[in-house]
Amino acid sequence: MIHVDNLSCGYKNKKILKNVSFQGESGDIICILGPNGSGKSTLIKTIVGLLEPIEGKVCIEGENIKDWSFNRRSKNISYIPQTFSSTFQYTGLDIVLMGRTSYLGFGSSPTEEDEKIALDAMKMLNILELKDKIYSNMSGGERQLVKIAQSIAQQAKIIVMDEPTNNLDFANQVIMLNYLKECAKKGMIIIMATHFPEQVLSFGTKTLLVKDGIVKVVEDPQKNLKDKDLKNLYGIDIRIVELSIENKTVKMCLPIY
Ligand SMILES: Nc1ncnc2c1ncn2[C@@H]1O[C@H](COP(=O)(O)OP(=O)(O)OP(=O)(O)O)[C@@H](O)[C@H]1O
Repeated sequence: MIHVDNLSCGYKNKKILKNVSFQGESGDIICILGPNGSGKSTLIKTIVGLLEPIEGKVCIEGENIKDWSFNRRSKNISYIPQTFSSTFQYTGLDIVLMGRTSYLGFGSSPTEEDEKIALDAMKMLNILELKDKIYSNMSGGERQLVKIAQSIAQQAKIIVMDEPTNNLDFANQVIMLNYLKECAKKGMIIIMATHFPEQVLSFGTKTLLVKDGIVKVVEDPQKNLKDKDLKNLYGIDIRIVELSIENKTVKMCLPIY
């Protein structure tokens, strides 16, 4: 379980968000929604430990992770940032293998087993052809898929992603979201920032609405996320509509122009 308790976060004592509290349990997909610049990435970076909380704490299984070593954090949380670049000539496989770093002894190289885990992760996302391609020469979407494979190889219990479908084509968005759903079914916790409220309505078990320094938690968004919440968040008229397709009900968000 992850427990974010009364967290305030920001930069050099410039608070961006205050009093953020929520919990994530095994199987949760927690989606963070909010306008540009509202503080989603700041919250994510604080949760994964890249920024120190100004106040409050992040606990995993009841322990404040502030003092955890890099290895311990990596075995528990995998983080996929919005952008990641590398000036080194790493191949796709090298990048995925970096997900295994926390399992390696000091100074030791990845084992055959690590390589198998990395290749399996690439196979799962159908990107084996990227294994020898130089990461810095890849397209934005290819890089994103390689980073997701890295996070699969990391085998952490909590995956934190900053706008994971950025750069992905339509099919890869669906593949990735279905993959996240499978991870949650297996008991992992997913925390992801997104600009697509429909993802929240299809996958989210909980959503965090970030605006004006405040985070509002909406449990069970399929039921409880309403037009007025989206209007308050984005400042435009948005309708949540239901469509029946092949005996399934799908919710979509339509902006009213
Ligand atoms: N390193 C930094 N130092 C100071 N302020 C920062 C820093 N990084 C971000 N900010 C500010 O913090 C605020 C929140 O930024 P953040 O990147 O968290 O927003 P976001 O919701 O993720 O935005 P987007 O949807 O555009 O990615 C913004 O006002 C931004 O300018």
